[in-house]
Amino acid sequence: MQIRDLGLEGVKEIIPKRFGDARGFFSETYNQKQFEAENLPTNWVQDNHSLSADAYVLRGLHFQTNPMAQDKLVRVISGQVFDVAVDIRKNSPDYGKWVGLKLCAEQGNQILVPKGYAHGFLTLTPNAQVVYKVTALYAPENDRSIAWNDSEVGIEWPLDGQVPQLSEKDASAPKLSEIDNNFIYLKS
Ligand SMILES: Cc1cn([C@H]2C[C@H](O)[C@@H](COP(=O)(O)OP(=O)(O)O[C@H]3O[C@@H](C)C(=O)[C@@H](O)[C@H]3O)O2)c(=O)[nH]c1=O
Repeated sequence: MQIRDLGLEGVKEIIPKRFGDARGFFSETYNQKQFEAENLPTNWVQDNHSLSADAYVLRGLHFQTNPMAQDKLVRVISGQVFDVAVDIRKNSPDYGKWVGLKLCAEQGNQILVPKGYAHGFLTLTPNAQVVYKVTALYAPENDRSIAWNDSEVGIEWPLDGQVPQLSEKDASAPKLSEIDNNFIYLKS
């Protein structure tokens, strides 16, 4: 697998090797030993799968507070998304900075979004299926959203003038500066 730093601490693109042949391809999408060797998380406890029917569905920005903060290992198995991680660790020099990466089924590339980051994605095609592993179980009482269009974060979503389709929760999410950040995972 190839690993590439994306410019914010701990946020990485991971590109698993694909073995192509006349039938198609084979790929290990996660290998515990290789992750250990690269000091990447291995304590995955839940796998998630979402389907977004339309292009320009926007899910996020989401995170869980301590002690249920999650690392996320995200990939796309159908279609394409623009995936974003925002550093929300208030003791980080990069607090409020974001990084975006296109994930697509054709390539099978993944993004590792560590604890202390908010995560979201915009679908770029219909029928975008996203699968991801997380290192803490879903805990609704720890689940938080930050507004996708918070001007202080300033994410440049590739919306091409479209209005994104949001959940009710995400449509009414507060700005990053309005979040009670007492329970947000901090930079060590
Ligand atoms: C996230 C999650 C949701 N659910 C339930 C709660 C709710 O009824 C339904 C839909 O939840 P949501 O609207 O939060 O789903 P969604 O907007 O897809 O939330 C996801 O967004 C991306 C960007 C992430 O980073 C994920 O961690 C997760 O927060 O699924 C679970 O049962 N387990 C889970 O782990």
